[in-house]
Parts: sequence; structure tokens; C-alpha cells
Amino acid sequence: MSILDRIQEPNDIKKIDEKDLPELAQDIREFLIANVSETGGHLASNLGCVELTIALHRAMDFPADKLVWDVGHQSYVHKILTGRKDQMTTLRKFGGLSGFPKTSESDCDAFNTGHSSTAMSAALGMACARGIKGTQEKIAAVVGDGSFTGGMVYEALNNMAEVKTGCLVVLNDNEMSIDHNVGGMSSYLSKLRVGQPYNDLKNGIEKALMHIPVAGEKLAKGLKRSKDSLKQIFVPGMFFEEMGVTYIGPIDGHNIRMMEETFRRAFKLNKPILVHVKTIKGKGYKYAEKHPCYFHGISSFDVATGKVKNVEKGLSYTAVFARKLIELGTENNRIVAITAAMSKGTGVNKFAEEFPDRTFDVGIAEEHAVTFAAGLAAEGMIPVVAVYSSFLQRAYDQILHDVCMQNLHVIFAIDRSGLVGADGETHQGIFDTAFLSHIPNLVIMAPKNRYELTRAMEWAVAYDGPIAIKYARGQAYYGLKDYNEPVEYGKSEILREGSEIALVAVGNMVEETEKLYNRFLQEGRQVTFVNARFIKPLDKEMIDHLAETHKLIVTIEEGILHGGYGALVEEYLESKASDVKVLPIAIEDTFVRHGSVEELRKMLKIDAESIYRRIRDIME
Ligand SMILES: Cc1ncc(C[n+]2csc(CCOP(=O)(O)OP(=O)(O)O)c2C)c(N)n1
Ligand SMILES: CC(=O)[C@@H](O)[C@H](O)COP(=O)(O)O
Ligand SMILES: [Mg+2]
Repeated sequence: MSILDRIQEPNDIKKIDEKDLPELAQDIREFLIANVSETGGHLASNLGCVELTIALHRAMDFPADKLVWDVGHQSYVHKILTGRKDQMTTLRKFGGLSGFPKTSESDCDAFNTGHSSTAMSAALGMACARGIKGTQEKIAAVVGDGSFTGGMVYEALNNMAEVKTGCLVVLNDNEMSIDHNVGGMSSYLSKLRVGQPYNDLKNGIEKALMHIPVAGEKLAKGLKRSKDSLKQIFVPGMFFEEMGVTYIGPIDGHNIRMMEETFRRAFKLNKPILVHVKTIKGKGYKYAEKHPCYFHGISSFDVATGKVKNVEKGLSYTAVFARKLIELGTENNRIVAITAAMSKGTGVNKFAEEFPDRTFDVGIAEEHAVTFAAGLAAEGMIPVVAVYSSFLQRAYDQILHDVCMQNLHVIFAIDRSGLVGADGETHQGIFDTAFLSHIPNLVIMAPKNRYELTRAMEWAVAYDGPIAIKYARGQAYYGLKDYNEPVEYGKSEILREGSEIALVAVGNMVEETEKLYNRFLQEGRQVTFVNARFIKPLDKEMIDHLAETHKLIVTIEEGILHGGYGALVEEYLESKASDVKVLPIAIEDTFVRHGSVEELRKMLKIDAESIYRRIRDIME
């Protein structure tokens, strides 16, 4: 029986002899590598926090104590230690374990996360609730150095210093975000990493002086009085201390005993404490240590070579975007690219290789990214903010207040729009149309295939005002190549003209709708097939035309129903008192869990087959 086999339930870790913990860490690493090589997932971050998680589990009790994982992509070891090891084979699969903490999955998961920099706020809220309820549980948040570039962290720190309640923050510093970490805080943390652990140093000096008779005692007292100046010299974590949060560290994040002791002491002090631990992202698997970015989020891979098993053929929308951006940037030196810590994910890394001076990675700071873009645009630049749909949710007010209200020429390249699959509910890009379509001045485009994405980008650069172009995760659609009606402001593209039923599809759902169209065609139905292309402004002329000539208009999108394209069409037709039937195919009022995009579409009844049945039911 391996040491890991002895962990079946929460808190079993406390039964393991301290001397066996390194072996347990090794078992867990081997398990993670074998498991994630099959399921895919966030390997490098989890390999890096094995000892950290063990130490926290030794110092805390579950489910009584509350541990909040920032982002939550590094919570696999926590899952393993809380009775979910045997389900890890289902990780990120439809109906299986989530890749992020889920309160619905285990009472040992205190809070759901997925987006960065939220953990400290949540933990502080829990700590304040504990104060009101008069309970005693320990509360901790684990936050990565990358997530320390997000603004909410500082809002939480500010508040933490004010309320002064016991709350442990573990800063897990591996010097990596997904890509290399960036910015002033990152440099500050790097300096801290090489400093001596402050608390030990201070105690050491005081103890040493106490051993010198008479004069030593005086010196030690003087030293205590001049604590602040001593800190200035020795305390690397002065920033946190000045904020009113006790800083401990940096300590070795792979030394279980040292961390366990530190956490136990920290919990006893019952005040806001930040423990800075140094870890190695990808630790224990040579390929992940060498290429932590590649192994941050990886699909199934071969353990012996570190190579991904199924390499997708054809370009992704991200790659198409990246190539075109370079082309546009070559022609026009006013174009600048901005990413909020998703350089590789959005393809901005390619632009950065060509135009480093016109590329900005602002850290995990979507709000700042948007207002920063507004500033650039105000001075005549053409900023392209390349951002995942779900992360853009953060920047709603900045889009509205800083960009659109001033009608600034900012281009939002919204990647991962639609269902993203295995990352699940926190990452599905299904709300963008709903949260953007009511903002005045903003134009929203959803190209149908890879060719149209490049034309939309050309058009967006020439346009003068805020504009969003949204496209899906994964493989770009290569079909309908010969349908390339020139882009015209607010005009949809009629692909095939029929009568009876009109199918109006948005963005990536044009591909799914083509299957539907072909099926109706085979049945001899007269069907019109439209690529919406512009979500906003709505092509009212086209809708009027369809309403006059068809019995049923079916809108098809991979987004939330309320506030979506279909809702806009319905609302418009209602305002005209049109009696044409409208069937809006979209995602009903729900958060969509993880699974493959195909499985999720079926579940949500937005796949071609389900749509076909829904139309047939109406028409019969
Ligand atoms: C608001 C938001 N923007 C972007 C992301 C994508 N993202 C996930 S993990 C990550 C890097 C986090 O770095 P760090 O906190 O240091 O964790 P590590 O992976 O290094 O352990 C980023 C940018 C996100 N989850 N949330
Ligand atoms: C945890 C997180 O937010 C990212 O790592 C995300 O999983 C990346 O997703 P993609 O695989 O779509 O780039
Ligand atoms: Mg990190």
C-alpha cells in the first residue's frame, strides 16, 4: 500500500507520520502526472503546490476550516486530500469532477473560484462572518504571484488592514503567471524571494544581542524601539507590514515542516498575516519545470516525451487573429496590442515578437487594460484589447464609462466567446452579447469563419469608434469560404435565400446551422440561411425582409438567451407588432458546467439535431 492509498478521507493526512510526508508528496506528484496526462488540466500549478497543500491540510481541519483557492486551477491536490482521489479520472469531463473548487462537489471546498484575485476578499468576508457568528474556524486564502497583479487583491488588503481580523493569506510565489509574471509587484516579489526570511532574521539579531551582557540588553531594547528603521533595512515585506498585514517569509514552499509550523503559528496570532512561500511551478516533472507555460493548462499528453497527444489540425481563431494583427500592425503603426496576462492564450505573444514596443501585458488586470486602452485611443492610437470573453466581464464599467461613453476607437478582440468546454461555468464565454449589446456606441461583430475574422479586423481598424469582434475557442471554421459579401456597417449576410423558415446564425453557430440548413434542404424545405455578422447594430432591414417573407425566424447563438441576439430580434419585431413567429435558440437562464462543447450543446439543446427537432415541432 502506498502512502497515498492511506489518504481516503479529509484529515487522513494527519495520521501520516511526518517522516513519510516527502514520500506522500512524491506519490501525489506521480499520481497527478499520470492522471492529467489522460484527462488534461492545469498540471504545472498543481505540481508546484503539493507540499504547500499538504502543510495547509496538516494545519487545518476540513470541512470546519475554510480554505479559499485563488483561481482554483491549483486545487487538485486539495481534491485528492479530501476524498476525491478516485474520481480524478473524471476531471474536467462531462459529469465528472470540476477542474476548479466547487462547493457542490465537496463540503471541503469553501468557495467557488475560476477568475483570479478573488480569494482574499472571499476569505476576509468569511473571517468577518466568523466574528459576527462567534465561531472559531481557521480561514486561509492561497493566492499566486500572478494573481497578485489583479486589483482586487489590493482592495482586499486595504480592507484586511482595516478590519484586522484573523485571516491567513498564503502568497504562492512561483515567479510565473501563465506566462512570465509582469509588472512592478512581480519585480518586488522577486526581490523578496532573494531576501533573508525577515522574522527569523529579526529574532536572531535580538537574541544575539541579548547574550551580550548589559550593553547587549540596551542594544536589544534600542533595536526594538527602532523596529521601523530595522524593518527598513531588513524587512523585505515592508509594503505589506505598512499596510497593516504581518508579513512572514519568504519561506521554502517545498519544506512541509517549516510551512506547517508557520501556518499553525499564524493561525494562533489571530490577525491578518501574509506568508510568502517560494515554489517551483511544474516541480517534479522535468518538462513542466522547463516549460511551465506550456504545462499550465495542457490537454492529454505522453508522459515520456511531454508531447500533447492530439495536435489539432488547422488554425485556431486565435492563430488567425494573431497573424492578421501582425499584418495590420505592419501597415499601421498606431495599432497597439494589449493583453491582461493572456499573451499566449490570445495570440498577442506573436504580435509582441514583431512589435515589442507596441505590446502591453498589463497583468491580470482586465479593468485596467480597458481604461489603459481608452487612454491610448484618446491620444490617437488604435488599441486592440485581446481578451477572453469571460474575463472581460470584469471590465464592464470600463467599457461603458471609459471607452463607449467617449466613443473611443478601441477594438475588443473577444476570444473564447461561446462555450469553452472543460474549464466549465466560470470560463464559458456566453454572456458577452448580453452584457455588451445594450451599451450605446459599441458595435459588435461575430464573424462566421476564419476569412471573415480577418475582414472584420480590417474593417474594425478602418472604423472609428468602439468595436468588439467575438470568436470562439479552438479550430477556426474554414467552410463557406466563397461567401464573402463585403463588410458593411450593421449589415448581415444572406447566404442562401429561401422562404418559409429563416435561420439566422451568429458567429461560430453558422457552422452548426449549416448542418441544419443542409438537412432541411434535403427534405425539400425552402429555407433562408443568414450570417448575422453584426449583432449590434441590428440589421433591421434584413429582419423586416425576413418577417415579411417567412413563417418562422430562428435565431441561433451560443450565448445566454436574455439580452442575446435572439432577444434583440424578438424585441425589435414586437415593437413593430409583427406576427412572424420567432424561435430564439440560445442558452436558457443557467450557468453551464464543464464537458466537451459537443456534449454541452446537446445538453443545452443548441446542437443541430436538437434545433432541428424544435423547428419541426413548431412547423408541424
Ligand atoms: C480574471 C482572470 N483573468 C485571467 C485568468 C486566466 N488565468 C488563470 S491562471 C492565471 C495565472 C495565475 O498565476 P498565479 O496566480 O501565479 O498561479 P500559478 O498558475 O502560477 O500557480 C491566469 C492569468 C483568470 N483565471 N482570471
Ligand atoms: C485557469 C485559467 O483561467 C486558464 O488557465 C484557462 O484555463 C485557460 O484556458 P484556455 O485553455 O482556453 O487558454
Ligand atoms: Mg504564479
